[in-house]
Amino acid sequence: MPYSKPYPLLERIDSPADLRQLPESELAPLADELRRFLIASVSKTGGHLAAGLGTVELTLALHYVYNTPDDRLVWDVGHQSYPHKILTGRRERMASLRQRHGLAGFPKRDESPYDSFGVGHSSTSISAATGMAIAAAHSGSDRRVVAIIGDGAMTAGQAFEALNHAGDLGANLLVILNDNDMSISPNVGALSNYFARLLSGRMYSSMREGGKKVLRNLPPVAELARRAEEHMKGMVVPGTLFEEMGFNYIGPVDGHDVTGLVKTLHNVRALKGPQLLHIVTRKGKGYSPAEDNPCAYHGVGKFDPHTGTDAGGGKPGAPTYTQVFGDWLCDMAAADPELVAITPAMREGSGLVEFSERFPQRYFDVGIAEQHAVTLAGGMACDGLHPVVAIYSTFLQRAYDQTIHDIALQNLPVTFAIDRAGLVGPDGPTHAGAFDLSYLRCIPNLVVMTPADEAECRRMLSTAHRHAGPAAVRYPRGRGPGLAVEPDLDTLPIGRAESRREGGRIALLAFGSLLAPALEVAEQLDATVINMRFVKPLDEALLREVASRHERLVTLEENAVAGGAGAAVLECLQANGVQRPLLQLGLPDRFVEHGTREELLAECGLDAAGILEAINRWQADENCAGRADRLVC
Ligand SMILES: Cc1ncc(C[n+]2csc(CCOP(=O)(O)OP(=O)(O)O)c2C)c(N)n1
Ligand SMILES: CC(=O)[C@@H](O)[C@H](O)COP(=O)(O)O
Ligand SMILES: [Mg+2]
Repeated sequence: MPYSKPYPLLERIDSPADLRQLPESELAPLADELRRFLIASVSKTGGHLAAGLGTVELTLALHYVYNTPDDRLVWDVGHQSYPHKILTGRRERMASLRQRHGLAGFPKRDESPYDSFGVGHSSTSISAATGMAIAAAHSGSDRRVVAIIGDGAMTAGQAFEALNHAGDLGANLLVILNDNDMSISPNVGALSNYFARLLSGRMYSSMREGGKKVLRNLPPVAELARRAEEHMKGMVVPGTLFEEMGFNYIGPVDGHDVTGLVKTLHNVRALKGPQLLHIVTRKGKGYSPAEDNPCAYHGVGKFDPHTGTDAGGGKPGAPTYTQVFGDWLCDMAAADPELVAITPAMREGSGLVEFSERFPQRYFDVGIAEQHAVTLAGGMACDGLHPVVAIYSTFLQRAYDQTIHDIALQNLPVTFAIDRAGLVGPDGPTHAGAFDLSYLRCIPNLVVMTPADEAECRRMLSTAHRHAGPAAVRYPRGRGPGLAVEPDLDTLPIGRAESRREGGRIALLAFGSLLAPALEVAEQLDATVINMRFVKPLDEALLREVASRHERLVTLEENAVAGGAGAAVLECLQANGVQRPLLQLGLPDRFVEHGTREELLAECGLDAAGILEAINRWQADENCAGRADRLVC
């Protein structure tokens, strides 16, 4: 298949209005072109591929039938929205996808009027769409609202909170359940089994008939009679899960039959009240490497579209922090039979593949359910297990109350292995782990650690695991400085920082990933460098001692300055009556957009050059005046 021009039909589509000019007979060939374009484009930029391949026909049908952008399409997660971007005037800009100043990898309201809701985290679509449906009703508008949610995203509590509300409200809303039987890895849970039953043999065909029935725009009496009949069939007709929540269940239908979808959507668009259309798709559809391995093609780097092989020349070298964690987990599990590991649907990303294979009885993928993951760990810890919650910093935000109320308040020994802390790069602000130090350090009982290298990461994980209360280790996306990791399971003394360089008038207090540039900068400034290691508890004694020997202090962290580790140092000095000029370097008080991690760190002044410049500027300023978000005197 040629993954390049010509795209004779696609090149005529600069907006959905152009699409709507086409006869229905041209939609299937257009789907082929769109799919080819998508593969060619992502092969050059990297990004989320398999999910988008599965939504090509759906996206065409939606823009064909609905009056977008006035009608609202709300994509869940948004990783499947590339076909939508291509059809809504952004085809040429796909070459800039996820690059600095380029197109975002997710729908973004300020990028296009067709992106009706900003997204990146999952399971928000039904809530947002319900809100829009309420707003439409409020203004007397006839606008239609459609939420498109995957079977993986449907496992999260928020999706059910929204169904529960929208169904009761009778909101004018269509929810499309895009069921491909996959999350990033194979989907899990009773709901996933339920969807599988819905699709199985006899049920599928009987539901197809049922779907046709629903497509008739029934008068209220007939509708009531139909519901009563369905209710009586409730023990055997699985569609009633949604029916009982107040939704009209339609389907399952083939999500790759574009003309069939157009017909169905035309009918559904005419219906009022909460509708749920269940479509069946294949993740990676139409590209055999992705169909064969949808997990690997969920998110990809650059690749050769003809062979599907890595075109970026996967850089060998030091392990990533994720791998350091995965190795530690297996080693600690071998030593501790009570260790259990929990992931909210991020087995691959969190480094749990080997653990899941070696210790299947102690491995728990709970689906996209961060809140449940954390409270589950609490319950396990109550009764003698030693849980490790492997979670991305940005997704732990979802489980904040659980972290406080279910873990810390009860001082339960749960280890939080927090990956993707700090800037993550191409996924942008939705996925940046910019806030965990701020939101964790204020929680009593919680130990918070920031490893500066791979070896320290392993030690800190062991420290957390052996600690009698809750403890978190937060580490960045990708590789560290490349330190050799010893196979031991040794621990570190809690709350003890270490001096890494003795210098003159200025001391750099570095947290985690910023130790490396701090050491570089220190050579030029002849500065003392402290590897702070612990954000909580801080090494107060060392801080007092360092402050007494230096004229100026600088804190460095890959976290928001607001409320972060530097703020903890400031509070500590103040509480001890120590007054020293203090420069706080960290992430600014704005959302940092997408780009490579290196570009973004430089943009925020957190590479060695930026740090040096900020310190020199600060030192040159007699009054210690400067940017309020970075400087405290
Ligand atoms: C709150 C949250 N947790 C985890 C993720 C990571 N994540 C992104 S896509 C995805 C799987 C989604 O599966 P599904 O909704 O079925 O979409 P598919 O990729 O199968 O089309 C996961 C776990 C996320 N984006 N948001
Ligand atoms: C869409 C989503 O939430 C995930 O696919 C995420 O993009 C994974 O990020 P990593 O590539 O850092 O694992
Ligand atoms: Mg899915």
